[in-house]
Amino acid sequence: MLRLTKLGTNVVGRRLYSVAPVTPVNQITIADLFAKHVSKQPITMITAYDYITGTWAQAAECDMVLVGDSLAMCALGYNSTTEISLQEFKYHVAAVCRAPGTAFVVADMPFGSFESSLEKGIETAVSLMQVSSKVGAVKLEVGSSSNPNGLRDYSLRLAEELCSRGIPVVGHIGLTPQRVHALSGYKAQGGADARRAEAIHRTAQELERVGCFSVVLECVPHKVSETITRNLNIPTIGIGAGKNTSGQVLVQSDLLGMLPGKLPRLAKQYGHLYEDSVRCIRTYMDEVTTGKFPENEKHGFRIKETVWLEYLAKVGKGNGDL
Ligand SMILES: Nc1nc(=O)c2c([nH]1)NC[C@@H]1CN(c3ccc(C(=O)N[C@@H](CCC(=O)O)C(=O)O)cc3)CN21
Ligand SMILES: CC(C)C(=O)C(=O)O
Ligand SMILES: [Mg+2]
Repeated sequence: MLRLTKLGTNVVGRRLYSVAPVTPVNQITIADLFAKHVSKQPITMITAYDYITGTWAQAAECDMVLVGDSLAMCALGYNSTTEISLQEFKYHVAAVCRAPGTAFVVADMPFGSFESSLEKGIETAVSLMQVSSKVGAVKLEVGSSSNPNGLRDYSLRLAEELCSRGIPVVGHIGLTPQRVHALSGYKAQGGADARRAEAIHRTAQELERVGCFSVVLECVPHKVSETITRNLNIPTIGIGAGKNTSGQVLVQSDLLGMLPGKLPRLAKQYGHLYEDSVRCIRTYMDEVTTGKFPENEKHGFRIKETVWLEYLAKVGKGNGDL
């Protein structure tokens, strides 16, 4: 963001300005999000995958925009979020960040971009923050061991390392889609086993302890997410976690009905962009076929009469029927 400062006028009366970069002061900050949380106003978050969906989310004035790795499935047609590369993902982060607006932007840490070492994870997080000054935080899927004596989850350690380096982190627990195989499918978590529910709860507390400023709870029973929310100071953002979290997040393509097919139970469809789009494209095709579109006067361009005559004299009118 640039600010023009008026410096005066030069000898020929032209106004002079200095162009100074300023911090994007009107972006929503972590402090703003906390203020909402403390005053019990629900925080709104939605995913965005490109410049168009970013512009829509920003125009709606969502508090937070998540460049979610669900874009692998919802914008790129992959079968799983594990298939997208960091390079592909960053291209989308950059596009979303070009959309104007004040939302707090969070970028997912994609599968394969952080697991091999803490160093690699730190490098990935730094590189995501460097895609744009608009990226305010990264989000990291974190596992919950149901064995209280088990190894501390690697992602929890990485979350701690990132926070200690001043990189804001949103933890993501419950159904963590990057671990779909470890979890034996896209299933709700913690509803069938008290140890598992406790493990998710403890992981949320650990994430707060290591410095995460928020936690996403995906597909956990609403009674568990409510209890977790009451036991934390940081805001929880739910998806399939009931109404008593500090905020909600939804996949934009689900919300708007951009694709055909059944939505996961956790989603609500507010629009029918898929049907609307196909209908619009069909109407366009019909109009081209019937000659209704384009209209020469409305969508075309004129040629000056003298130029037209001169041009005709050069090429002749032609006798083809097209
Ligand atoms: N379109 C879409 N929306 C999402 O929210 C989403 C994605 N894709 N892809 C990445 C992850 C995967 N997510 C998913 C995927 C499937 C279910 C699902 O099928 N759930 C079952 C309930 C499972 C159970 O019985 O515990 C369902 O009936 O919807 C849930 C979340 C959430 N994310
Ligand atoms: C569903 C949200 C939480 C997410 O991680 C994503 O969209 O990738
Ligand atoms: Mg994700």
